[in-house]
Amino acid sequence: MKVENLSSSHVTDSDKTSKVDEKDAPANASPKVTVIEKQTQRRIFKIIVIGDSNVGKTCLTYRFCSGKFPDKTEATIGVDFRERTIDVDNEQIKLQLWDTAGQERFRKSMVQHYYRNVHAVVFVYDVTKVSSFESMPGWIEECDRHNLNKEIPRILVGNKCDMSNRVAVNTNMAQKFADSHNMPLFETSAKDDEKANHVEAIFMTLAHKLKNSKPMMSPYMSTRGRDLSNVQVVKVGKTAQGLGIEENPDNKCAC
Ligand SMILES: Nc1nc2c(ncn2[C@@H]2O[C@H](COP(=O)(O)OP(=O)(O)OP(=O)(O)O)[C@@H](O)[C@H]2O)c(=O)[nH]1
Repeated sequence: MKVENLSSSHVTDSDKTSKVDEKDAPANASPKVTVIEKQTQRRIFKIIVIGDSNVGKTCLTYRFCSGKFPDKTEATIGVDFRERTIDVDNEQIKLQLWDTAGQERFRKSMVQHYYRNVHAVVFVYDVTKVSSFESMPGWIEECDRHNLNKEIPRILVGNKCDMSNRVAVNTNMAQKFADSHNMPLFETSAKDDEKANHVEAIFMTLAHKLKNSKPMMSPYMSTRGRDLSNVQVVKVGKTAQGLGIEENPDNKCAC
């Protein structure tokens, strides 16, 4: 397990302030110290990012959490977590992004965990690969099979727009699909530095929706009530070899 520090802060900040009450303190006695402990809690929202393998889920979440395109990615095994604390209308909220494996064989063991206590879903397809768009109904069905609350915010993201000469998924078609499932469509690129603000805006839009929504489960806790306040970024089983799973050379990333 590899731990990366991409997180900007912890969920619970504890500020201790010491105050000396001089009136009560005899001249030769040590001053009486009153400790005022102020606890502030931040809401944590769990967002799962799903879609076929190689559509750019890791790159999108990395772009949002670290502000850049990763130098190198590998197929996700199980799930990767990334977190970022943001300010939404003067409230600090933490978005916990669950970057899930697109490959079926790397999902099996973790799939139950993805769908527990989810606050929002990001569906990702690759605009240059029609099959990844055609898989979208299957991903929505998977959410339904795991009884995901239909009321939680969902967004559809077409990634890799920088490859403009290879776009194969028509925007109108994608928009119709998004409309029919009552979710907004964003077409973007995790890679294009000029689109960095756009990726930012996508997750900020989601954050606003979350802030104003009334989640079914406490956003102060996550996964089975475990307080994840101190979890930073944890990569679970990043390489196939580490898990004793045979790697598929065809699915190795090109970046
Ligand atoms: N041109 C371009 N390539 C991208 C973009 N986003 C990701 N890629 C590339 O697409 C490949 C797959 O990216 P990942 O982010 O690992 O894809 P993934 O969806 O997380 O894949 P799995 O972990 O297998 O589910 C890598 O080679 C990336 O460099 C993008 O916006 N534009």
